[in-house]
Amino acid sequence: MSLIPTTLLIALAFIVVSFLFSKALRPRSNIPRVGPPGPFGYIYTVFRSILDSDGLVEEGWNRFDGKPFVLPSATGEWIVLGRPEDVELLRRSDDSVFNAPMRAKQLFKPDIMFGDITSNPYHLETIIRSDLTKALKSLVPEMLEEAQLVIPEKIGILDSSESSKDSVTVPLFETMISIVARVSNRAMIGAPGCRNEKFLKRQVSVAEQAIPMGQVLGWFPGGWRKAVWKVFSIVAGSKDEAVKLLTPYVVERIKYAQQDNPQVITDLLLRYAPEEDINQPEKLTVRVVHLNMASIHTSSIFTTHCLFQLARMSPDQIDAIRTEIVDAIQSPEGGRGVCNKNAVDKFYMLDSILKEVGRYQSLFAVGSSRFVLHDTLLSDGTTLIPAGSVVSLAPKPLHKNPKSYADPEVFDPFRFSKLRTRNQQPQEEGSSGMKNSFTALSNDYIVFGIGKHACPGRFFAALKVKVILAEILLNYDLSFPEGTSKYPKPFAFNIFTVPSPFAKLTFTKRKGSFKGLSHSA
Ligand code: HEM
Repeated sequence: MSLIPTTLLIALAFIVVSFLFSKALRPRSNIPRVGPPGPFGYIYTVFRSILDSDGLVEEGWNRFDGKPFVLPSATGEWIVLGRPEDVELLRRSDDSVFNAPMRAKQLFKPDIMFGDITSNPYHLETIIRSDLTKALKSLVPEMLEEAQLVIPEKIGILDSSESSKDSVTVPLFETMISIVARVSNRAMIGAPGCRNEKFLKRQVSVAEQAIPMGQVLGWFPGGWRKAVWKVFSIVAGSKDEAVKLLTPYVVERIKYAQQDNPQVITDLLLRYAPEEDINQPEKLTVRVVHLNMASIHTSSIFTTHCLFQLARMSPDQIDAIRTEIVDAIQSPEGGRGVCNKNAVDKFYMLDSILKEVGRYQSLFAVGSSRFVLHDTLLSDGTTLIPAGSVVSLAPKPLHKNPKSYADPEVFDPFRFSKLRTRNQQPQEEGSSGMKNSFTALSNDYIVFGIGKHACPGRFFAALKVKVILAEILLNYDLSFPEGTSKYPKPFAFNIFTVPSPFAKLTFTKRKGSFKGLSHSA
């Protein structure tokens, strides 16, 4: 029997087993399930969830009037919560009841795909949570320089080439992935490593495969997963080649590890790496490849959605954004002529568009999922969440809640910048600048998750995406190619939604005297 039908048969068998297992769990709770009743309704819902989890969440939310419900999926059952009080419950909890690391292991299978990186996850902790955020200032000039090199190259409009066109149409998501991968890696490993095209290609495909494969592996019984992954790696390539290509650059950084001013994220990593990993640099490199995976796709999704939205805006709106960027760079409390972190922190309109993209687009049907270790009652005092189940938050009801957002169905690019007080630094705790910034966490905005396990890379991601977007905006006009939709339909797989891989955007070189952003004084 060929591989695909066998895979589907095993998956189907596993789904049926999950159904029987879930039957054993559910009688202990009074939580209803979305989808038609009975075993066939269950199997139908599981298959529907592969391409339309978002629709199922919306259906469940309306049918059960905002109360918790069960979403069966090909990766098991999710108890879906979407009321701010439920977000608060998860936000306050530590891992003793609602456990995030156990759930991340279940969902993404890092140990199968990357080896043992979770028993000592040093690359995910202090480094990203505090050291990286402190080092962001010094990474801005590096990222800007790389953006200036890679954007014209990947879009295909080179100033130096006589044959270069002024206007080019490109598949946007793919182009943004390659740009973001280069800029991210300039921060991660530095130059020239970030320009090794063979490595970048492999890294991007690792990132593309890892999330869906984590979910596909979940269709197989536990004992089969390593073997299935091995077969898949032989057929489609694995992280090993990316690790091999990147290791020489990681080794190069070892001598800089203890310096006072780390230049790249790998330098930070080396400070925490155990001796064993320093002696076997491939082990270190796996961590860099894993971090890249968390970083590249998420940031590319935001960059792409933002550019689609920018292409829909009026020339006056675009002029206002460009003026704000230039003013922030020139202002004495901003960059004083240089595009540094202080200046980027004052790109309020771009920040607002990013936050609105996160609010408006459903980038995941359910998120911030946690494995439940003990029977727990929800704040209503009656709904039992049984131990062994998985809870998750649905962004749509929270992000489209009219009590939290005026006209929630409208995409308002400046929704959040209008709420901010000018000249207030985003870092000022409790200020309107802080609360309405892209990276702020709240119970009605869960793009970066919540509580103890909220995304620690969000400050790095926001800075990187804003640097790329500012560089594009100041150099190019954006438009949709003739005859194409101005709202390209995103593509959904299991719980995640990505921008359409086929949608294109036209970049036209701006005429005039603009010479590019300065990254040094
Ligand atoms: C726009 C880009 C990004 C988005 C939308 C995003 C979103 C998320 C979300 C939703 C979570 C789960 C939070 C939860 O469970 O409550 C998460 C976790 C995480 N993210 Fe991000 N992320 C982004 C960029 C990055 C980058 C650039 C890095 C690394 C440099 C990163 C590293 C991580 C790590 C390490 C975790 C796990 C945290 C933990 O479990 O304690 N992310 N991210």
